[in-house]
This record gives sequence, C-alpha cells and structure tokens, in this order.
Amino acid sequence: MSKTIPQALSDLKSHRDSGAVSDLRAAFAAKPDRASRFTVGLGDLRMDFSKCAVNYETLTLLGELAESVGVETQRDRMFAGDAINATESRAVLHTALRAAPDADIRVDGENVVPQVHAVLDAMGAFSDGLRDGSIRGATGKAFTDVINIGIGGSDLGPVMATLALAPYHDGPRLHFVSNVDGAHIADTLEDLDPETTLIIVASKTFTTIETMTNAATARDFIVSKLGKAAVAQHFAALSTALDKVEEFGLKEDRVFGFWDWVGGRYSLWSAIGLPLMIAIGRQNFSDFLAGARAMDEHFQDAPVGENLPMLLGLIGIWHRLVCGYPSRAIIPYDQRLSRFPAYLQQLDMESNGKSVGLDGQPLTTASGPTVWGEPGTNGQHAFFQLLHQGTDVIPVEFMIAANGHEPHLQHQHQLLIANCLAQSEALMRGRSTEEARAQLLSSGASEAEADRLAPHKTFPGNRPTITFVYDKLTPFALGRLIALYEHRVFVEAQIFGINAFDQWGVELGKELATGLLPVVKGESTGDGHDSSTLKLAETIRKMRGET
Ligand SMILES: O=P(O)(O)OC[C@H]1O[C@H](O)[C@H](O)[C@@H](O)[C@@H]1O
Repeated sequence: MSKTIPQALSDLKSHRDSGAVSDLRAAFAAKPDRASRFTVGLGDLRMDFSKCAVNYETLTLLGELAESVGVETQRDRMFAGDAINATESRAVLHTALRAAPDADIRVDGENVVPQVHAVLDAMGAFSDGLRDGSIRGATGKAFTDVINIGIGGSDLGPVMATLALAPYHDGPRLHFVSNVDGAHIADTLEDLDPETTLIIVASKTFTTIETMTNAATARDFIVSKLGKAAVAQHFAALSTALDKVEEFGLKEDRVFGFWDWVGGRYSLWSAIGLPLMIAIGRQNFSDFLAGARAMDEHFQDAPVGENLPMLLGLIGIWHRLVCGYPSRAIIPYDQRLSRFPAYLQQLDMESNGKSVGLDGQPLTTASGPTVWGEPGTNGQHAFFQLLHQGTDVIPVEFMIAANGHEPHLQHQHQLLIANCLAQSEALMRGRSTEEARAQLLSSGASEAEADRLAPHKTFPGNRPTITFVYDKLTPFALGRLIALYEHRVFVEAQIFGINAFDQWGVELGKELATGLLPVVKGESTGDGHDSSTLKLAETIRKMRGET
C-alpha cells in the first residue's frame, strides 16, 4: 500500500534533516561515478542532476511521494482525454496535437486526431503558399513580412520558438506584437509596407483586449492604404472561437481553429504555431512536433527512475517542498533560447501559481516557485553574484548544445560550453574561506589583507544545479525540450494537489482594468475604487493635460 502524502513528505523532510547529502563536494569525492549515477537521457538529450543534493534514497522517497498522489494514474488520465481540468470541466490534450496520424484519442467519444491533422494540413498549405509566393496580397505582391498579434500563450510560444529556430528560417520575416502599449505595434509597423504584410490575429478566445485592440490598429494600417476589401487577403486568424472570427470579416480558408481542450500556454503545437510553420516550413514544424511526441512517449513509458519529466518534477518538488527554495532560475547557454525563460514563466507560474487545492481547500504546503532567467553568459555579468553568494539558495537549470549552428565560430562555442560547465561547478564546489585566504596570500596579499578579504571571496557552494546537454538546437530538440517542461509542470501540480490547467488569477486585474478605463478617460468619477488608485488616475490625467 502506498504512503499518504503527508507521510511521504514528512519522510523526505526527515531524510533531508538527517544530512544524507549535505555536502555535494564530499558526495562527489566519495563516489567518483556520481555523475553517471545521476544522469538520465533520451536520445541525445542528457539531464545531469548529480549536482543536486540527492542520493538513491532521496529518489526512492520521491518515488513514494509520486506514488502517494498517483502521478502515473493522473498522467494516463491526461493522455486518455479525461476531463482533468476539473474547474473548467475540460480534457487536457495538448499531447493529441503532436500524436501520430493513426492515433485514436477520444473526447466525448470522438477521435480528435483526424481534426488535428486536418488543421495541420490546412496550415501546411497556407504556409507553403506564403513561402512560395503563390498566396499574395491585394495588389498582387508576395508577402515579405508576417505580423503575429497575440498575447500570453498566443504569443510567448511562437516568439520563443521562432527565435530558437532562426537557423531554419527560409520564409517571410516574422514580427510579434503583444503589448497593448501602442509603442509595440507602432514600432513594428514603422518599416512595413501594407502591400506585402500579412497579419495573423492569434487568440484562443478572440476577446482578449490587447489582441483585439492591436488587431483593430493593424486593420486600419491595411485599410488606410489598400481599402476594406483587402482585409480578407491580408489577415488570418488562429482561434477556438470561430463565430467571433467570422464577425471580424475573415473567410473560412483564412481561419485555423483549435479546441477548448488546448490550454493557451500549451497551444504552440496547434494553429497557434502557424507563424513558426511559416518561418521554418512544414517539414521542420513536423520535426518539432515529433520531438514533443518522443518526450510524450518517454513520459508514458519510462520507469520513474529513468523518466526525465518525472525526475525533473520530483527534483523540483524536493527543492520547493522539502528544501523550501522559493524560486528557480532557467539559464540557457544558448542565445537563441533567450525567450525560453519567459515562455516557462507562463507555462509554470500560470499553471502552478495557485493556493487552493483541487478540493477547494487552501493548500497546506507551498505550490509553484517563482521561475526566472536569462541566457548565459549574459546573466553571469548581471545577477549571478546573487546565485553564488546571496542569502537565498536558488536552484539553476542550465542548458547547452554540444554543437552550435556556426561551424566557423567553433572557438566561441567552446568558450560558451566552458562557461556553462564552470558555473555549475562553481555553484557546487564553492570556495572555503581557507581556500580564499590561501589564494590571496599566494597572489601577494599580506596576512592582514588576506584575513580582511577572505570572507568576501568565500563562496558557500553546495548550490544545486541541473544541466541539460543536447547535440544541437534542432526543431526536434526544441519540441522535446518544451514537452519535457510541460510534463514537469504536470508532475509538480499533482504533488501540490492543484489544477494546473486553469488561470482564474488573471481575471481580477482584467475586470478592474475594464472598470477603470472610464475613470482614466475622465468619463466616470470611479466610485468604489480606493483613494490610491483614484489619485494615481488623477495625477496621470493632470500630466496628460486632461484636467
Ligand atoms: O489566446 P487568448 O484567448 O487571447 O488568451 C491569451 C492569454 O490571456 C489570458 O489572460 C490568459 O492568462 C493566458 O493563459 C492566455 O494565453
């Protein structure tokens, strides 16, 4: 019989308190094969978690915790299309978006895979037409530029993946507009010609105010030069709300649908991926889906001790619930993954930033950590100081490709690799005050000077990191990496006992913004708002010369 969750957690805490792996340096010295013991892989992807303070017993206890909440059963329910998004009574089937064409995945008795592939085929035909110039604008010119207007899940995934796969771009130039700040669309439209610009309006609900506002501005951009009739040729829409898209005035062949069982932050594999497909082409997009599929299969089949998403999730839980670390940093040593941390912020924090359990009761433990990051080596020259010597321990997840896409810049790639490995080594080893003192003395400092400076040059070390290594950032590798993180978030959510697939926490601010617009415009005195908010609105109106 499996343990209860509180029992499994309490066993993990006692295990940690017993100091099983309290000194990573000593653990490496004691077991020279520690790295191979705590590295798992899938194809060319390696996950080395040997620089986390865990041993075999930790993994056993974490496995028992996973068993106590039935993670594997929940995983199987997700893949089978059960309505595991309980607060919205929906299935969660982003995995069906990358399933093989002959798979059979049912929602309300209907196999959804043929619909998925019908949309993929339509996206393929449309992106082929744009890329080969056979689909043209109202004045007969081929499209040179495509703007994706969307926000949140309808923006972050396409932006991140398009940047990540820049070496595979051979289609029109891509631009992304998300912010309701007019500066974003103004700067984007500045150098574009309406005759050669296609606009994609990406919104699951087709009601999001930022997206609808930017879409209206983009529509004016097209209409002012080309007339109303050009809208149909210069726009496409990606949405689940097909009725609302129709109101916008788009023809059926310019609308690419998806379904309510695809969460916004899990939608990159659906029609929301169209900008990426336009940039890299149908075959590369299909490789991207295949990478995610490989991770889906691995997540379903591999035993817990070899299962990357399970282990990544369980180590995340170890750091959050047992060690109590409040945040984690994602540091890709891969400039083209520079938006990956931002993408993961939505994936992770919108999924697991909850404080009520599935039963509607307040959680008695913590839930998702803060997720943040920037690419290396840039971060080294900015916030790494805090990672090495700050008072909080922040686990870091590094990622590095063995090979870049620039064979003529091998030396730079080697420097990048050396930096990535050096950082995880430094975080693990640290430098004792004695070592710091000895170094100061050997570089000519006096005894007094060495005593004074040694504490400042001491690194506590023992700071946990995970390092991912992969051959090259191909479409397949990127798909696999994203799916790994999707499933990691899932595993952690099961242990937190929350629904990872709703996001009620984004609603209140939206409602208040709608109510405040008349106050900002001076059309309402704003009864019911607090004095700080009203005073700020008044100050801004004064600065704008409106009062
Ligand atoms: O795709 P849309 O319906 O326009 O939604 C865009 C985004 O807005 C919302 O506020 C949600 O928090 C996100 O999960 C969603 O991805």
